This record gives sequence, structure tokens and C-alpha cells, in this order.
Amino acid sequence: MKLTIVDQGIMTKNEWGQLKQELKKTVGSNNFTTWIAPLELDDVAGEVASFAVPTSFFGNYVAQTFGDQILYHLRAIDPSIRRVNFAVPSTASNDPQAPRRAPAPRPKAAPSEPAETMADTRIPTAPLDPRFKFDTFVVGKPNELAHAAAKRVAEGGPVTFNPLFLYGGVGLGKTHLMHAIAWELQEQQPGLNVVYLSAEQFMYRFVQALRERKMMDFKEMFRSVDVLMVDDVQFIAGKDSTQEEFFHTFNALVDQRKQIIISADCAPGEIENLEERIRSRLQCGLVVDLHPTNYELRLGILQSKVEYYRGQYPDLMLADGVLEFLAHRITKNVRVLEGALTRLFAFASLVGQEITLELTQDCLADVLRASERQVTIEEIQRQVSEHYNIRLSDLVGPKRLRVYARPRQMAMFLCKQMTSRSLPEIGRRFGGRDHTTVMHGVRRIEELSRKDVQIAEDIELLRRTLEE
Ligand SMILES: Nc1ncnc2c1ncn2[C@@H]1O[C@H](COP(=O)(O)OP(=O)(O)OP(=O)(O)O)[C@@H](O)[C@H]1O
Repeated sequence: MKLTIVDQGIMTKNEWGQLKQELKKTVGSNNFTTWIAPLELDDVAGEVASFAVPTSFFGNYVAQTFGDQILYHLRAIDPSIRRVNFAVPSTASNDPQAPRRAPAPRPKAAPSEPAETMADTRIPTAPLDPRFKFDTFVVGKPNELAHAAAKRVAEGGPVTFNPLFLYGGVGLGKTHLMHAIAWELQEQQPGLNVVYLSAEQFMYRFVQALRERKMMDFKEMFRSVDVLMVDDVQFIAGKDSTQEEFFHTFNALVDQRKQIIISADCAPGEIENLEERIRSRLQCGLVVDLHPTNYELRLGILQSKVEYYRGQYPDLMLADGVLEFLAHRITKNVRVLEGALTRLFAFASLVGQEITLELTQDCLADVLRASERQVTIEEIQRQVSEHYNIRLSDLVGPKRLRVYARPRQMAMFLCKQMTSRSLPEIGRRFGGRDHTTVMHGVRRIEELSRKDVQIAEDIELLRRTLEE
């Protein structure tokens, strides 16, 4: 029954047993006995590891308190695991404290699993992560629109935009927002048939239905949902018959005025090998993107995580400046940022030390190295021309007037400082100039920055923007 585990083949219960022992070191023996020891690994399918828990209260507590650590240890063995799910096996769901919501999600199906009974009227939705709710989603400029749109859909009123299409780079919160919508809808309207699944799971189910000759059941099931959420839709690009079926499902639901929510790693128009008619359907509703995080948002996310960790590690001391340092240095991906903090807290509690800048640099040396931002010459040129309000063509062109020459020197200086490109290479990218011209430009800015406050400020501002 166990699947996935990249590089290592099958993950056995034994391996989970060994991981548990690792966890014991970080959570302490009391916590271990109460919360970790009873956890049974149920299934690893795709990016989700599912655990059987005795009650939903137990599952929620473990997810909130130890979820990150469990995930961290699992990912050390299989980096493709991205989420953990704690669910009560269907025969044990007699927990009086279980929240009121739609039927408990079941782990997702994979092609090699035995066929499910397709006569069910409801599609088992993929597991929802209990940590991914609106109250744990930190809102900032880069994601405020996406958050507002998600909130609106989660109110569950009449469908105003269909579909809601959320897109953005890796680890920017698309799945978090989708799960938050699903949680909220299920809590507000427990009778609603809300189905969340990845595009990959949609394909698995479709292929399975074909294989089992149960296409009518498949169609019926998907057409009976009230809200359909499909994550990572780019997955179906290039898969012709899945696209075809997705198209029909999509149309049928839109016709019935049922809400559809889709996510992808890029805008509909940019998904390669996607049929034109699907592309245009996806653009029909509201398309919102989650922008890359900025410094303030990253700091906000870190602060909210620290609040949460305080419950777990009440004695831990955190020195000033550590969160600011991390928010500056780990800029790409919230998942990496969170992972870094989890590791830092686990490490500091293990060695019983205050989290200082020094400890942070030591403990996260590899993450920090990997996160060193690679700024490109094009980005620098674009940023500098915007900053000085001149055209890009003039920045790299032949004009020698100071209004162009100074920004050009500034851009050359930043290229030298922020990229590993050689002077001849930089010269080539500035309209084929000689490397001595670049060297002169770089020196000129260095000199000016020592006596001209405005130039020093420009450097600082441009550097900061480029590092974001
Ligand atoms: N604004 C935010 N506030 C709090 N947590 C966030 C925020 N944005 C992202 N995260 C966290 O970052 C992690 C990655 O987010 P998520 O899985 O939603 O990303 P994604 O956009 O779906 O990425 P992928 O493209 O890899 O599927 C999750 O743990 C999520 O909770």
C-alpha cells in the first residue's frame, strides 16, 4: 500500500519507526509518549503523507504542534513530501470533539491502488491540511488581492466570478488559500459538496474510471459537486484526453453555476500545451496572481510562526535581528523560509541555546547559501532605467549625455557588485562596450558614493529592491 518515496523505493513502517525516534529527541519524552508514539503511518501518496490518529482532536493538535517537525523529518528522506495529513480511519470517527464539516477526507487515489467503488455519489476530496486556514495566512501587499478573492469565494454566496484562477510561483501560498476556502466552506455549510484535488489526482481518477469502464459514474460524480477546486492545473497540459474531460467537467459545472477554483504556477495564457479553448475558459472569471513575497510579508510570516512556536518551546530565547536577517536572506519561497525557522527552533531547543545571529548562520549555512539571490544583468538594467526614469534602450545605447551616462555607470557598478559576470561580459551587454569603459564606470560610482549622498542612497535603494 505504500507508494512514492523518491530515491528510496518503498517507505516501510519500520522507517517511520526510526523517524519517530529522531522526533523523540526534539519533542521530548512526554510529548513523544502522548502524541508521537500513537501515530501510525497510513499512506504516502504523491506529496502527502497520511497518518491515522485516534480522534480528530488528537489529529488537529498534532498537526498544529508537531506537523512541521514531522514534515521536516519525512522530507529528509523524501523531499517530494510536502504535506502531512492526520485523519481518523473511517471506523474510528466517533470523536465528540470532531469539528462539524463534510465527510472526512480520504487519502488521494493513485493508479496502482485498488479501484474504489465508483457508485459513491460524493468524490473523496484530497486531504486538507489543518494548518492551511485563513487565520494562519499572513496578508501583505503581494497577496492581498488573492486573499480578498479567496475570502469572497469562501463566503459561499452567489457565484460572481467563475472560475477563480490563482497563480504564482512555487511556495507562495496557492494551496494554503485553496485549503482555507475549503475549510471555511465546510465549516459554514457542512452540507456543501466541496471537492479539492490536484490536477494530477483528477487525471488518476479519470484514467481509473476509463480502466474500470466507469466513465458515467465519473462524470456523474464530478458534475454533482458544489465547489470544485483543482490545484496545479498546469499538470494536465499536454495530456489530451484528460484535458478534454476536464473541459467538459468545467463547462458542466459553470453551466450549473457551481463555483470552480483553479490554481497554477503561471497565468492561463502562459501554460504551454494547454488547449486554446481551456485556456480561454480559465481566463473567463477572475485571474489573480500571488506576487513574490516582499520583505515585510516575509517578516510577518516569520513573526506569526514564532508566535506559534512559543507554545512548543516556551523557554527558547530569540535574539533581536534574527527574524529580520532571515527575512532579508531567504527571499524566494515561503516554504523554505518556514522550513528554515522550524529547523532553527528544533536545533536551538536540542542544544539548549538562545537563537542568536551566529547560531542562525551556523545552523542554516546550507539554506542561506542556496538562497543567495542570483540577480541578472537584465534585472539590474530594468531596475536602474525605471529608477532614473529613462528608457532601457537609452541605458544600453550610445548616447553620452550625463542623464544617460550616470545611470549607465550605476548599472555597470551594480552588475559588477551583484553578479559574477566579468567586465568584458558586462561591456557586451551594455551595447558592446569595452571592458575598460565598464571599469571606468564602476570606479566613477565608487568615488561618487563616498562624497555624494544622493548616489550612496541610490545604490542602497537599488540594491535593496534587486535583492527582494
Ligand atoms: N501568506 C502566507 N502566510 C502564511 N503562510 C504562508 C503564506 N504563504 C505561504 N505560506 C506557507 O508556505 C508554505 C507553502 O505554501 P503553499 O503550499 O500554499 O504554496 P503553493 O503556492 O501551493 O506552492 P506550490 O506551487 O509548490 O504548490 C505553506 O506551508 C504555507 O502555509
